[in-house]
Amino acid sequence: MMCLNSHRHNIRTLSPHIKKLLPVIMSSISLKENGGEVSVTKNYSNGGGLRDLYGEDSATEDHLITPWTFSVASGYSLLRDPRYNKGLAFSEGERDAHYLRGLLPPVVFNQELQEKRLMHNLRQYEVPLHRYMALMDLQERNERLFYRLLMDNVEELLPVVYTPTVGEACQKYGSIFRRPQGLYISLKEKGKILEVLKNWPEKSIQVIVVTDGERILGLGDLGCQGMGIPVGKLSLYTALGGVRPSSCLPITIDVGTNNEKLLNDEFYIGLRQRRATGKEYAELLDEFMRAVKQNYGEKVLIQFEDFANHNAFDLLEKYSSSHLVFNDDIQGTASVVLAGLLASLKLVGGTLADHTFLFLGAGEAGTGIAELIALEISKQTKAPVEETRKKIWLVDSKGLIVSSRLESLQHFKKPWAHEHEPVKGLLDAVKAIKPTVLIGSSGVGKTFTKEVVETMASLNEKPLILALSNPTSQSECTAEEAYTWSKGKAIFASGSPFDPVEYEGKLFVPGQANNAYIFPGFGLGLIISGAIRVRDEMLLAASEALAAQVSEENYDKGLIYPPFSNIRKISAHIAAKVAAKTYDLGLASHLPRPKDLVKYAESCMYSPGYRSYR
Ligand SMILES: NC(=O)C1=CN([C@@H]2O[C@H](COP(=O)(O)OP(=O)(O)OC[C@H]3O[C@@H](n4cnc5c(N)ncnc54)[C@H](OP(=O)(O)O)[C@@H]3O)[C@@H](O)[C@H]2O)C=CC1
Ligand SMILES: CC(=O)C(=O)O
Ligand SMILES: [Mg+2]
Repeated sequence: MMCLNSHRHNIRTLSPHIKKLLPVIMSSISLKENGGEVSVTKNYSNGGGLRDLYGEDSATEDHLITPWTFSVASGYSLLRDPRYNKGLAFSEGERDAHYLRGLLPPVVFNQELQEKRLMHNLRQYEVPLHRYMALMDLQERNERLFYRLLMDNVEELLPVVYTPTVGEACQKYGSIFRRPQGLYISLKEKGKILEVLKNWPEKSIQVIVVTDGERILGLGDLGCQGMGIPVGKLSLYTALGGVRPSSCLPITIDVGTNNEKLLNDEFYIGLRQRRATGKEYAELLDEFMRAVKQNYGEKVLIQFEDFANHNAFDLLEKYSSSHLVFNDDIQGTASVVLAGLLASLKLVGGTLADHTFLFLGAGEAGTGIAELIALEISKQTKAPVEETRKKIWLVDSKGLIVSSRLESLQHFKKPWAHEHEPVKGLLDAVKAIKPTVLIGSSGVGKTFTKEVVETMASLNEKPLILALSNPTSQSECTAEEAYTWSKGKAIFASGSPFDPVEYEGKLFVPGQANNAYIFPGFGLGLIISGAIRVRDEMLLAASEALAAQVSEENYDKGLIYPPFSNIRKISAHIAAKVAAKTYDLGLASHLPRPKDLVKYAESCMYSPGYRSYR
């Protein structure tokens, strides 16, 4: 026996075919397993060269063989493995031990210098989409460096990997597509979804973010190109919530698209057909949900993202008693807005029950938020939720939701059909309802007009105005409009970020009311407690935890959310409160309950510093 070479290979990446062949291969190679990794020593026989182990040489034309390549992870492939690649940061010793000599220029950079260089380069791009593409390339090249950058420069890079730029990226996903970054499950995979899941190289998945691409931000149906959203959300799970990247799985379910522009786009990457609906849709989703549970177990968190509301509410209801599911647009948004409202009481005074709320938009975000506000007021005042809903009003595309419309309303709007005469437009609704809080969740930009904002300011000393719709192009108004039209009276936050505004010599800093504050910490709380189901009480706990993180210094600037620069600490506190509630409700499976949940959450977080390789 002659030992020619010894290399490392990740056993998790071996295809099922090769795993089946392993016993055969084992007769000629020796494998040493170490924490999922396997060292492979290839043994060659004496006398006559390689054996025809797989029958390839002796096979006839009609004899089937498995076409496989045994790619050995040499130094070169280490440089191309984003999880382990460190680029110029490989030490001298590592370059020797891992066959990297000559594959890298002589210099050794540390991660800090690499970060400085990359940030310098990123800032040269004037077009946000080019920054997005550069960051995606980095994620594909050197995962730890990508997360280091995102964590250390979160306020600068969040608008790139997330809203607003991710919206443009999804619109142009077919043109900018380089490497697949998640799993695509289309109607073609019907009956085979479990097999498709097994093709994903990672086995211990803890969070899945899944979309069917039908309501991507406020940009509508982007079909298969919605993949940018699960990819972006999961990168925040890691950067903001500390969930290990290898535990995260982005999925797009492709049932077609009704977007004519995409159907006629030669670069469109999805199925070129109109959306499947009804039984065909329900069956595919059901097969998916079953396969996920079968493959990853009971405790994998499935986050539904950017489904259209005619499916989103039903999916959440259908699977919330059998799976660990969370709808970010309904529940995450509700939790982040409630947190902002709780915090704003310090600035506007009174209790939540003293306020009157008016929404423009009565879909997932609008009715989700409305319900959580009603639940919180009910919790605080002990009044039944049917009563507390009465101070919350919603306007949809047909006008104010009132009892005379009850029959024709979608089921999620019915609880909001209060007694009132019909009102058509938002301005008239503001005049009729006299809200203290105005929330935009319509997905339609420029709908908070000058008259609307002026009326809010004439009715309130400090009107609270939240323009939640994403991306920036769909925002109900800009920060500048909110401050100038209200003559500096408004407390303002928006779904996508706006720069600070100077008005009459004073600097106004707008907050970002985005579910990105909630879902990473919320998900981490579920994971560390081993939660098996999501309950509304956990969302309320997350809201209260986030509101508690707003400091006096933040309030002094008129902010109702803490800055994102502190997000890891904020996420640890949210995770701890969510986990505590999960234990209290008897829904935690991770026992015994850790004593200090904040410390425990922090200790579980992924850190992107490089590891040293032996
Ligand atoms: N900041 C954040 O964290 C989040 C922001 N969002 C944003 O919220 C927006 C809406 O999302 P979502 O609730 O899921 O969407 P939905 O499609 O579920 O709901 C949209 C609602 O807006 C109404 N609407 C549409 N056009 C108008 C109009 N011109 N005037 C009045 N009402 C109108 C619709 O009315 P009808 O029912 O009559 O059609 C519907 O009730 C998106 O832009 C999304 O990006 C969503 C989640 C989180
Ligand atoms: C933020 C978000 O989830 C949305 O706009 O859909
Ligand atoms: Mg969303």
